[in-house]
Amino acid sequence: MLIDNIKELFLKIKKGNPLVHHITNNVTINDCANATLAIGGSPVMATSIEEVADMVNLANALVINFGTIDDSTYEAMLRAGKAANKKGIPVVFDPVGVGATPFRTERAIDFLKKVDVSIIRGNATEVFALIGGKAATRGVDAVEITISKEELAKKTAQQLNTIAVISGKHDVISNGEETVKIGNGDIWLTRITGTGCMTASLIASFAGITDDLFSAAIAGMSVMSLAGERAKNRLIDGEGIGTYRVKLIDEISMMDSQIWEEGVRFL
Ligand SMILES: Nc1ncnc2c1ncn2[C@@H]1O[C@H](COP(=O)(O)OP(=O)(O)OP(=O)(O)O)[C@@H](O)[C@H]1O
Ligand SMILES: Cc1ncsc1CCO
Ligand SMILES: [Mg+2]
Repeated sequence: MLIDNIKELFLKIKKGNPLVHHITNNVTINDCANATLAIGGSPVMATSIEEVADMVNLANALVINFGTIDDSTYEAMLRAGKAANKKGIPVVFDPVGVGATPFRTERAIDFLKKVDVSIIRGNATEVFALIGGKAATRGVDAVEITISKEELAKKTAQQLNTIAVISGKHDVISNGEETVKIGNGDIWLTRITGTGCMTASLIASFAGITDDLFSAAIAGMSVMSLAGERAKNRLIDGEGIGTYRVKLIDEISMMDSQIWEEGVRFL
């Protein structure tokens, strides 16, 4: 049932061409735009406080990414988030670097109080910090935490009334009742920047064309991990991470229900 629902999303997304508004970081913004296009969505990145609410009114989903947050961007995020809630479109939140500095952690907690977030997508360290955990993070990369990712995903979903997507060696997605684990992926996905950010874009693209947000979260997460594995297999001698980045976008753009069904590994 779940598999059939997700397979349908691949056709629906190409037809629906969801507009995905991003307020995101200035490191991976271009990768996020291309990942959105590759899966069949249309990206738009607008950050001015003056226009974000109007842009949300045109959009099918909103991505909020804390990667290079500052005070003015944060104000824009709050406005956009509230406009999205009012319109009833899904908000996907990527708490990049949360836990590393008090500024990020405080803003993230404030954001979650003021905006209904449909899906949270982060690495385990970031999500752990969101629910009050403490880990010795140095920045945007994941470090060891003290509870399992399955427990963390379920607890986050229940505590924050959301769908939690935690990426890593295995990816875990939970709506608080059901928890799904994905075994795809490749360590090369951590050797280029933005694969987590792009995952949030993929999830939001799927979330923009269905009410079944749990399936959308699983679809977006598994597409990134499977595309990452396939891109790695396509590298030839002498090709490194620059080529890998390009091949990753190729693989996302070629993903369809058949490739996905044959390649996805639920654990
Ligand atoms: N050790 C690993 N082995 C295989 N795949 C991995 C591993 N760690 C992460 N991945 C994959 O990398 C992708 C991005 O997840 P990751 O947890 O690195 O996100 P992130 O830390 O938010 O990344 P970024 O902040 O750079 O955007 C996912 O598809 C995930 O499955
Ligand atoms: C490296 C980096 N720093 C802030 S955002 C970002 C992109 C990946 O999270
Ligand atoms: Mg990240």
